[in-house]
Amino acid sequence: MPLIEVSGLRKEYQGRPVVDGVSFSVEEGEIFGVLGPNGAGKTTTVECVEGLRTPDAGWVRVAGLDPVAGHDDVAQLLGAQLQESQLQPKITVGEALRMYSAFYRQPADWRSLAAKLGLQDRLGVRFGRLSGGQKQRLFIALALVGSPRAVVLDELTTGLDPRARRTVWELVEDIRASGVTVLLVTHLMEEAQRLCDRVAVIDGGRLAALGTPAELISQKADPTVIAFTPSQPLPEAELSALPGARSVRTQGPRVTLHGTDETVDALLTTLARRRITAGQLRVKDASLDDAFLDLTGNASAAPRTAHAHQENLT
Ligand SMILES: Nc1ncnc2c1ncn2[C@@H]1O[C@H](COP(=O)(O)OP(=O)(O)OP(=O)(O)O)[C@@H](O)[C@H]1O
Repeated sequence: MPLIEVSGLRKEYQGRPVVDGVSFSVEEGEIFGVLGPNGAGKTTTVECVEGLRTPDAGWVRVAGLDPVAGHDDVAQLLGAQLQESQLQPKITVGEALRMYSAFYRQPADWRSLAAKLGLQDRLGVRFGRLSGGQKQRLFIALALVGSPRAVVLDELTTGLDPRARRTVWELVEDIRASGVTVLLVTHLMEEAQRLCDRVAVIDGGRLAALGTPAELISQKADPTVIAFTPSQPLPEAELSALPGARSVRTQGPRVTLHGTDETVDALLTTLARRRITAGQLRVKDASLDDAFLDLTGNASAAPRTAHAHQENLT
């Protein structure tokens, strides 16, 4: 049985549906990503999972429990990341961990949790004096202090510098390795591609895609983009006929070819046979970013296409 199930979820604000028929399930031990543009309905969805909001239609189960009716039991097995405003600036790291551990039936040892998260020498420091990365590590510790089976982490690394972000990513991987299921809300595609086993993409309140990052990339984006400047002109028809080639575009002397690994191999063979050199050859694998841009934007204010995004290769 999945640990978290969301079925036909609908939530309206002032009669306007902001989540509309969203369904997915999260298996025990996964890192499951909820992705989508700003205002897509991600936070509303996970707040329904946490029992903080009541669905207008559809249902949610966490370990078989209704998060609204069974709020106290669900709170014991689902750790949630606090928002910054929920902690007093004057509370120390140690006080916060001790206080929150008292809410749970089977709390973790908060001192060793603090050590695992690199906060052991911050225990006496006030929350308001922590760096952004330290605050996020404290929020992770507070989400884990009740020894939950699953944690909800909502835009955990927004605003962190690249090094702090990587540290937090490693901590999220450690959480999964310890057997805790992670429901991760993010709009950072690099984060989702690195961490998530599966993702749900929400756009305009509806489910736009569900699958592993690799599945979404292969379904939605051209897997490989090849750009080069040939030393002599090449007939477009010959390039279009290369195995796996999906499209060819020539802009002045520059050629951009969308295809697969097979296309790259065949292109190199063709170029060698014709004794043509490929100037400024660039080969890029499609990323979840490309798939995301292809999948979303129908409902958002600023649509962009995967091809428009890939043009920066040329
Ligand atoms: N309490 C509320 N009352 C009215 N509208 C709300 C409320 N909370 C959220 N909304 C609206 O619902 C929509 C979805 O919001 P939500 O926070 O779930 O999106 P999100 O995908 O998490 O966005 P972001 O990435 O910007 O955080 C938005 O248009 C938002 O303005």
